[in-house]
Amino acid sequence: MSIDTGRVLLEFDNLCAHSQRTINDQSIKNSKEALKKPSMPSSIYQKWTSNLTGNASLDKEPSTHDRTLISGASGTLLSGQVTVLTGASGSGKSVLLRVLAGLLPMSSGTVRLSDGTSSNVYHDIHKTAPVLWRKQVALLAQHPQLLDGSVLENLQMPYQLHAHQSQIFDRDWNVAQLEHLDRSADFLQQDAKHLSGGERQLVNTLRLLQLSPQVLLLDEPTAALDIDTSTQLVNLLINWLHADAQRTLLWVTHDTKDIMPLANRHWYMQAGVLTADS
Ligand SMILES: Nc1ncnc2c1ncn2[C@@H]1O[C@H](COP(=O)(O)OP(=O)(O)OP(=O)(O)O)[C@@H](O)[C@H]1O
Repeated sequence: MSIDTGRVLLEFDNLCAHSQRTINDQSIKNSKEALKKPSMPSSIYQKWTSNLTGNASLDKEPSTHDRTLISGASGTLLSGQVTVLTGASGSGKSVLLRVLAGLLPMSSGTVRLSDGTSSNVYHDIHKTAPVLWRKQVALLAQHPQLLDGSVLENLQMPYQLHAHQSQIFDRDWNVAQLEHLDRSADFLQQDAKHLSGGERQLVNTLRLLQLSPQVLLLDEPTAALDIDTSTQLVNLLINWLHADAQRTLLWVTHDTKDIMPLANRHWYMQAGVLTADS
């Protein structure tokens, strides 16, 4: 791995995330408060109590949080760098990406994003409109959702959103990327609902890359791909990274053989605790 030389594009500190309080937790709490009311007739009180308690103890105050998903994670993502994040299934890798993307609330901690200039101005996730945050911190999800229509229509779709109205769809750029993936321009006319899982992932990837976010969070981007296409996509993503100095990749994967030789840093997640290789 090479030495860190990049600028900090995104930093997070002491970040914690918990599973959300469930309806049952809240209803038990409400019920407990209701049970305190002295006007409750005793027979109804007892019947209601036995129905409510079941396995849940009313003596115990339900916690506002079920379970710790991320515990005190801190890190920085540097320009021009690939940070690979590995860890066992269920250890919290996707949760971390979703919190950084502003798609899942954190229970404490901070996340800050560079304003994209060389000045040291950073925007706090809590003080930034979600649509503006997600424009710069984009998540490539594990299971892409495509719209009905052609590949071309799917690629054009983001430009109809308010956040990207000032950007212009570049068909030639997309055709050039498809060539790197061994696909001709005809691919643009294919019906999205007939695409394979791997092809859906390719379309989803191009749909995000063309919007040029500063921070790209990749959740197992090659999981649905054959070996050759996987290698092509890795190369395409690395070329995209290096095409602009103000970009960084955080790459979650179980299959490290393609990307690890190209990684600048390696993070590891275990039961919600994030550690970094020195
Ligand atoms: N919104 C949520 N609310 C409650 N629990 C959640 C939520 N999202 C994920 N979890 C739980 O958090 C834990 C970590 O999930 P996560 O998807 O981050 O795992 P992962 O490390 O990405 O696993 P994999 O490698 O299998 O994709 C899991 O136990 C999951 O059930």
